[in-house]
Amino acid sequence: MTARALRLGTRRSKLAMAQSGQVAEAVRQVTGRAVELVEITTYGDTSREHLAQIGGTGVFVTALRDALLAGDVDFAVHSLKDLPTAQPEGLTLAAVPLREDPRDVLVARDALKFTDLPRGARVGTGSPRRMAQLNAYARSHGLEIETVAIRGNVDTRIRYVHDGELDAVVLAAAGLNRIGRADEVTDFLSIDTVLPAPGQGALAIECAAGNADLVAALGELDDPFTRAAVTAERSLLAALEAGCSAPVGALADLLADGQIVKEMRLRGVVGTTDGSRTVQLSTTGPVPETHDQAMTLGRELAAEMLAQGAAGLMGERAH
Ligand SMILES: NCc1[nH]cc(CCC(=O)O)c1CC(=O)O
Repeated sequence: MTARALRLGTRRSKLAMAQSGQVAEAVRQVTGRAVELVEITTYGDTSREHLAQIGGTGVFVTALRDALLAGDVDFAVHSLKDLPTAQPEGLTLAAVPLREDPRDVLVARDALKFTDLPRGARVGTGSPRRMAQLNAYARSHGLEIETVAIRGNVDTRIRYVHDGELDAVVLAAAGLNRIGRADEVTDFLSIDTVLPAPGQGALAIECAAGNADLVAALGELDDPFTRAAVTAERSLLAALEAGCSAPVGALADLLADGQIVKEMRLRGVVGTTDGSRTVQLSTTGPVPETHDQAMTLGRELAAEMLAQGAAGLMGERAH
């Protein structure tokens, strides 16, 4: 008897469909099973309000998780950066596949680079994290830009630039790559200028914790280094007690000596959205071999950042 198709619950957005389609293909290959996409509409897809106003973290995730818990679908694919740091009872992250490019990028008119933006340039982003870091860089480098709060899917954001309403928008490289619009990028923002959101560029494949066979099968797609890195980043975020719309950037990467991986480095930043104050620190440690070790790396950096006043910089919301 052939096993029935695995049902992959997905949002309808172009980005969600692209990443679900890519994971579906990978799951077909490792399991030999058919995978069927089941579209699920979330409140976040229909609401026109700002994310921050409708409750911050995880609004896009809830409907998918409800479908998983109800047994309507077998697994779901999330952008890891959009996942709340608390793992709900009954569900598990069966795999965190190899991370895409974690950087933020600029999509600007006239192929402009960030540092060549003219005085008064209007730069769109819905993210307090991006605003804080773009404005902090601008202040310290004599750039005069105006960050403008925008919302909408990736296509909508790029259209602001093509329509001439904004000079540039800032987006994640990974999202553009996944929907096949990487050619729109006019500048890759250095990690030293803008730290990405915790988990940016990574996906999470989630299923019922009790379905041991499926957990094991999906686990074939796990990349342990990506998982350790995003675990440390999300631990930092959680220990700062900040949500996904908070102005927190974090990136963990591996420090290698030639081919030999030596250590994991974790960098973190928080700042006020106007960029007037930031706390940015980094730490290095042995490459985590367990979940707890990765969590500890994040918690320790968070403690140092809090000791330097990080908490006082996170009260703001985008508007
Ligand atoms: N907040 C929206 C969102 N969630 C995930 C991505 C794509 C990047 C990723 O998977 O990390 C994006 C778009 C963006 O930030 O430009």
